[in-house]
Amino acid sequence: MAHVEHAEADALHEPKSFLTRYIWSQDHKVIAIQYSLTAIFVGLIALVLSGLMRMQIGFPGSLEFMDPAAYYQAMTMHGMIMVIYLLTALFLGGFGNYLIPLMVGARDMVFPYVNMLSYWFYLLSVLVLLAGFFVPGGPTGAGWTLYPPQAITQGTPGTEWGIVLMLVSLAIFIVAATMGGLNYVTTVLQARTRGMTLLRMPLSVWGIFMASILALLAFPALLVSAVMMLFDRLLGTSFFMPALISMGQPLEHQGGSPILFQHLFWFFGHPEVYIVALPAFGLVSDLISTHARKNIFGYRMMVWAIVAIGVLSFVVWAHHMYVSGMNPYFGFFFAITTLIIAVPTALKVYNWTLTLWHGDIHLTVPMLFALAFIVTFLVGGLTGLFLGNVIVDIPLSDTYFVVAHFHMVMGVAPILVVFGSLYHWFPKVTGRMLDDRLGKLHFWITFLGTYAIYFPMHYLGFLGMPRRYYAYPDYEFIPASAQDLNAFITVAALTVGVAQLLFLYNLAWSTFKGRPAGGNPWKAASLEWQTPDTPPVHGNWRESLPVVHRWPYDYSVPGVRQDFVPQTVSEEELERMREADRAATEQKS
Ligand code: HEM
Ligand code: HEM
Ligand SMILES: [Cu+2]
Repeated sequence: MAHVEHAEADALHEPKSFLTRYIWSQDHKVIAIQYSLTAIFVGLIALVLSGLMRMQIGFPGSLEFMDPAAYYQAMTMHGMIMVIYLLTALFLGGFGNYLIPLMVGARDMVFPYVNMLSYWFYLLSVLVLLAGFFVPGGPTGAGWTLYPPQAITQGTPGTEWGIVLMLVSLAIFIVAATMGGLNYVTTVLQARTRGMTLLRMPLSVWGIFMASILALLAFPALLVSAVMMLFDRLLGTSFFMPALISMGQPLEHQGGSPILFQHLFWFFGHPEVYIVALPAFGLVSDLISTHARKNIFGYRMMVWAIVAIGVLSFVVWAHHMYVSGMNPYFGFFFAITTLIIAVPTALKVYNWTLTLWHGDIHLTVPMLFALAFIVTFLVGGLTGLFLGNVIVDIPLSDTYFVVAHFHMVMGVAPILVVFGSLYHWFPKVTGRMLDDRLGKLHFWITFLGTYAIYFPMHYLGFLGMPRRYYAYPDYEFIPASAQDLNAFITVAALTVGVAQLLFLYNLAWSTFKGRPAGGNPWKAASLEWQTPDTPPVHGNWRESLPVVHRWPYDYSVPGVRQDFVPQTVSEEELERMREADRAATEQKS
């Protein structure tokens, strides 16, 4: 730990010019902002793509350029960007980078240079991905699951360059995520300040820590499948390609296994959804505790639930393959593991609720988003339970019920946490508050709007409306009224999309004009709010590192007037605070 103990060591990567301060920066806080802004930027592209798709579904034929190929390309890019380039990058590269060193009391990440490289690889992966829009044939339209053989067989949009760029971009992203992940894990294990035991870390750190471990273990499966598919596409190997006749001609491939790809993809893909969910769980726990002025209920249980979910997430992947024709005993096994993982997940929901119980709930903007998350996650988790049962899943698979499930649980719920967390930590990053009235407006439109979008989708799924269809003409079993519902959903989606401009405006305006926040506007107990400077300077803690005496959830402690006790307060100081408060009350009476 010696290397982070002293401020002098930190001077090694001290910025010396504008370029090293803001561009080639090795400061975790600057890298976090770079990651976040890039992720929000690509996220906006994905949002626009979803609006275009919804126009086609709600008002078929209204957009001239939206032919079936364009629809599939929009869908693929939308799904992939949202899951990987927005949410994964934002939670780990954005929040992970900003919060881990501040929350554990370190001066920076353990490997600042690698941390910087991580961002630049991420940016490169984004540029390679977006290049797909400008090459002949356009981006790939294989669906975000990229299943072969169709992903690289003629007839699918983007088989010329799009798929190659997608696979290369993913490989680069994985390099970036690995450099980041190694940093986050090592920093948590090695750079905690004195007194910061593992079980005194905020749940935010626990969630991001576990998600980083999942990323390090799951991404390799995607990396090898991307490389193998690249070989199939460029070198004519047959890892995933069976013998096929395409357009009347036998292809050169033979003997490969498309199902092998599905296993590899979902061995990555299911943990991936928890790479997004675990940081969200962690961050939201801290929001709830702080804004309800109560200690988190069952802290140890919450930590163990995070660990258990992380471990179990590696043995449920084939619930995405119930309809792939696998051995029924496999389906049985994976249904059981899938339902088991619901236990620690439900436990977390109970504990959030019990944290709120008898709390002093402040309905601030971060709290509104946090409460909305609990409800939304519950709804999405419940539909997951349906899908986890093989017999229930088979008729629902590949319908809008699944689209509704995963948007609720992986689209809306984590995005609500992202917003809540941005409103919560923005004052630490900039020293200013985001505007409250705009924030509330943004919250209500986003929250109610997403329910208007996704609730009806479950019903469309029951009607049998298939996912990944560009249009639904002449399907007798889908009643004509489904079209009205689809038009309604589209209007709601566009409203929610436009409402995000409120947030962007708020971000830009408040960065320069927002109300000054002071060091600790929410009166929070965790370490990042106890920095000597706001925003924290390079190295975070001036001469000496903080010393930690307690967990981060000491709110409404009996006997002290101030309703929070920072982690840096020792037992003796707490006793002195109690004495002083007692003396003050006696004097008054
Ligand atoms: C109790 C918890 C959950 C259960 C039992 C569950 C179960 C399932 C099942 C069985 C499917 C496959 C449906 C099909 O394709 O036929 C599925 C799809 C999906 N789930 Fe969940 N899920 C749960 C929670 C989550 C969470 C927390 C997330 C993300 C944060 C998530 C994200 C997804 C995604 C992204 C898909 C669809 C992937 C695709 O085919 O494009 N699920 N879920
Ligand atoms: C207002 C917000 C959003 C709207 C209107 C929207 C809309 C859509 C639409 C229309 C589809 C295509 C459905 C189909 O044809 O099967 C889709 C697919 C998808 N969306 Fe979203 N979406 C939104 C936000 C998100 C977010 C935040 C995520 C983050 C995880 C996400 C992840 C996905 C995924 C993974 C797919 C599947 C792509 C595929 O099937 O290959 N979406 N979305
Ligand atoms: Cu899954």
